[in-house]
Amino acid sequence: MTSIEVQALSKEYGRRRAVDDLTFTVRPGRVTGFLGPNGAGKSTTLRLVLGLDRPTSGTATVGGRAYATLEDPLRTVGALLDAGAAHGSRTGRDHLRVLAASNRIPESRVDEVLARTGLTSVARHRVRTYSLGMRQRLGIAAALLGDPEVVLLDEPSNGLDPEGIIWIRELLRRLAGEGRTVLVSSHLMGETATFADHLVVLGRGRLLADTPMRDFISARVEPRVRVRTSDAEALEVLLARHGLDAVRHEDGHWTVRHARVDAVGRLASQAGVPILELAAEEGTLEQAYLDLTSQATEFTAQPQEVSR
Ligand SMILES: Nc1ncnc2c1ncn2[C@@H]1O[C@H](COP(=O)(O)OP(=O)(O)OP(=O)(O)O)[C@@H](O)[C@H]1O
Repeated sequence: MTSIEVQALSKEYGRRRAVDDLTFTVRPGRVTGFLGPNGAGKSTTLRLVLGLDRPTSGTATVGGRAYATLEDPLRTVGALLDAGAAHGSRTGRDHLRVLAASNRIPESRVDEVLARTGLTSVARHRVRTYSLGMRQRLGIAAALLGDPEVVLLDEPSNGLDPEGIIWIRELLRRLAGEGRTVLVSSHLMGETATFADHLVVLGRGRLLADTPMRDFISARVEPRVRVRTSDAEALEVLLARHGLDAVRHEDGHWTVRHARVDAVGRLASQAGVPILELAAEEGTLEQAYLDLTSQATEFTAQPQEVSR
């Protein structure tokens, strides 16, 4: 199968270095989330992979070849960069038919991708009548037209309603399950956590992380336990006796920091402290991401950029 290889890649616009000596590989069979604050260099990297811009130095290749040298590029790489790219006066179906014809893709694929993206009922409507979510689906249909092994999507959840967001999540999982290489940029941490297996994180054009998502979170977010009891005093004494750092919340539950759920459960059981609720609090991708980006001081002035 086909990987994306980025090797010592840099891109300067005048004196601004948008991408700075990046090296990473995006592998098949998993969804790689591509994260970073606004201006971190994600779109520039995607454009360099797609041959839409020239690197200042370094290389970006797909299956070992520069995009421009691929014989049937749409059959190798499908991309959604800008959902506004379709011509408004064409119908969705015609937009895809033109793309198919100019890329030697059989016309039968058009109806297949319309069905796969839930657009069959509006396929004969003009694109200018489409909602943002429908345009987004049309962009994804175009990306899938050539049945590519590599799929690059820039903010695919943008404009989708809750049903559409679940749909894109399942689609991404399925594409990876089919063995494709799937790279998805997003600012939505909660969303990315639902579909990504692996993360590549950029900051100011540099690589900040290239790691499995689970490891990314567990390396940065402390394990915590949520516990509720009918005997707060006994629990407090017990936790303090074992040197456990616990905070009581207004609704009566406690958070025990740096602790594992089985250890807290065992202590409570041995001490006969009645437990009403006991659960491990999983660290979230958002917490881990904020932790990483707040360490890099240059991001602290831009907190709004992570929750867009
Ligand atoms: N064509 C261009 N000319 C000049 N500067 C550019 C150009 N394209 C990007 N830049 C600059 O390069 C930097 C990286 O931008 P890029 O769009 O790649 O970031 P991004 O991570 O995709 O951000 P966002 O999350 O906002 O989409 C920014 O400072 C941007 O202003």
